Amino acid sequence: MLRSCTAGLRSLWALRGGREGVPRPSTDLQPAPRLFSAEKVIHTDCALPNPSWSKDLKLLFDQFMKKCEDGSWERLPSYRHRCAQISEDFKNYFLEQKPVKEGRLSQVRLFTRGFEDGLGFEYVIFKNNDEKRTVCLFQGGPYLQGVPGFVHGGAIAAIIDTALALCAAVPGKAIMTANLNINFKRPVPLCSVVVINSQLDKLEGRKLFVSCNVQSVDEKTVYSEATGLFIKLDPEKKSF
Ligand SMILES: CCCCCCCCCCCCCCCC(=O)SCCNC(=O)CCNC(=O)[C@H](O)C(C)(C)COP(=O)(O)OP(=O)(O)OC[C@H]1O[C@@H](n2cnc3c(N)ncnc32)[C@H](O)[C@@H]1OP(=O)(O)O
Repeated sequence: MLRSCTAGLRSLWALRGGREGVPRPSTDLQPAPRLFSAEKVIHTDCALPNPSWSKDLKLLFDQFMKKCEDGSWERLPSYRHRCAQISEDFKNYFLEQKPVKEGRLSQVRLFTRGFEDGLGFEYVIFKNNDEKRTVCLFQGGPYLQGVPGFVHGGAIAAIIDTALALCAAVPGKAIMTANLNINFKRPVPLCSVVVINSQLDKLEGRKLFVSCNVQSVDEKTVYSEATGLFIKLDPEKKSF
């Protein structure tokens, strides 16, 4: 099963040119319009179905898109390259940090979007603001292998960090992970789909306490449980 999944993804990638900037095949939803910056970076919303998505992932995606219709849930768009507004939010806090050289800016990618379609992290996050929770639908591709046939623990940590961060995120405020605690209870099969349910448990000054579990689609298997502490950066400190 794993071999066929990998082979399928390889041919898919080859068909598509295997390069950044190769257009995604059309989906019933139109991705956000592409914007070309001075560095010729293409901004495409990656949190939309592509041909590497399994039937399970597409089915769950459709179910959550339905939940978005009454406004209780929203799908969070996600981009491979830096997002100007988010960069602005963070820039003010890291005054002493050397900027990435102009020539390399177009190479900068969000870690969890750093692979071509289907090979690494395929995910979409839905947020329910009233209930202060998010659901992340995640399919770990063949480049994320750790123990043969299973997703690397570091990759699981990365997607958990991302899901928790977006659960804790406050619009216009910069936050960072201060603590991440994960119990890995069962290995996650490569190319399978898992559901990460996150919630904001407590807000205490600048500290946001969040937790999540990683479950199988049928909810019968709990793969991991995690807690996270995110800190709103202090505008008074300005640099770290
Ligand atoms: C982030 C997403 C944004 C959304 C955008 C969307 C973009 C698309 C999605 C991308 C999603 C990617 C998500 C990746 C998120 C990362 O991976 S971030 C990278 C990993 N994290 C880091 O590198 C952080 C490194 N640490 C630091 O820079 C600093 O320690 C921090 C976290 C900013 C805190 O520094 P500080 O503001 O000086 O805080 P400080 O005054 O020391 O402490 C404040 C309070 O927190 C407590 N505290 C601080 N650290 C700890 C700790 N480790 N344990 C317990 N308590 C602690 C203190 O005790 C204190 O408590 P009180 O005394 O107020 O009760």
